[in-house]
Amino acid sequence: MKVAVIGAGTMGSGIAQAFAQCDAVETVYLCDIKQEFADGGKSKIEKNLGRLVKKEKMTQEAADAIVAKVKTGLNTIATDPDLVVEAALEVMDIKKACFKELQENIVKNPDCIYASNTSSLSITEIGAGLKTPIIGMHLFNPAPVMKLIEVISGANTPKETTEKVIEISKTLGKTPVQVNEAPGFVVNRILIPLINEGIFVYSEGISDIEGIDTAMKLGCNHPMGPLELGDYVGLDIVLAIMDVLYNETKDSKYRACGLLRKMVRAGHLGVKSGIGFYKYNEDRTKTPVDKL
Ligand SMILES: NC(=O)c1ccc[n+]([C@@H]2O[C@H](COP(=O)([O-])OP(=O)(O)OC[C@H]3O[C@@H](n4cnc5c(N)ncnc54)[C@H](O)[C@@H]3O)[C@@H](O)[C@H]2O)c1
Repeated sequence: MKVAVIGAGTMGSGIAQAFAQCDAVETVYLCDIKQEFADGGKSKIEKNLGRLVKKEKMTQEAADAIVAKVKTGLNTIATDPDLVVEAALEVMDIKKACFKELQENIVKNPDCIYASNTSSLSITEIGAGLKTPIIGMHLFNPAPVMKLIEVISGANTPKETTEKVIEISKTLGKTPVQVNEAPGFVVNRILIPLINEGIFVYSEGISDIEGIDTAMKLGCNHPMGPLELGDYVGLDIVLAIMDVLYNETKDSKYRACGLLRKMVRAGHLGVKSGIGFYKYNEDRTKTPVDKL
């Protein structure tokens, strides 16, 4: 099987790694709007695998073979995939344009399956007007590790596409859960408002950053607190999902916290920008920004 991953950012590089690690996959096209971005995604895969080699969880030979399956370039290299997984920005127009371009001008395989890794956007709307309807294939960060794939059918997704994607998800060693299209699907409908509420709690001065994260870790047995998790997901993604939940439902319980919007406008996006609720230090430690 050949797979094209569109977007080589946090998710795209992880998804490319997950597929490249799978024996049934011979080639992964890792694509972005600039060659250097695609190459950056591949370097991340090499680094991740390098860590596994160092810990003796994988041989150098096996890591090299996985990396060799990943071909980088612009979207135009994806001419013959069996599956496209789009992981570009969480912006409807960008996603629609990507699929249109791929279906009309790039992909030559008429049986190719087109999937989006969107966290919250309507699969039906992304696929509207396309020759081939799309499906949601929602992996979680870090994609090589996290077991869940939400498989989301849009109004026009053929049943056989859903069945094939469930099969592919299992081949990948993941657990697919079938979800009906709805804003945020299952996980983000519950998780993202929780992170947003954590930001409200902080902005109202109820506790400090470490206090909120410690409370939720020890009080609820969560492996990460809401603020560190927000940083990890990317605060721009958290905001985009809150806005989708609010715009789709007009329910005020989904309004994004003002502090979240302000941080995104300032470019304080969390781990990926080096600062969010924590500052990420060179030595891989992190310091809460209210303690700087
Ligand atoms: N971050 C998460 O935890 C997470 C989890 C699940 C799903 N998602 C979803 O995955 C998608 C990607 O999120 P991310 O966190 O990896 O974002 P990111 O910003 O890290 O990466 C997005 C990449 O897409 C590239 N891109 C933009 N337009 C493109 C185009 N037209 N063609 C090809 N590449 C293009 C960008 O240059 C960038 O490298 C979003 O839809 C997001 O909602 C994110």
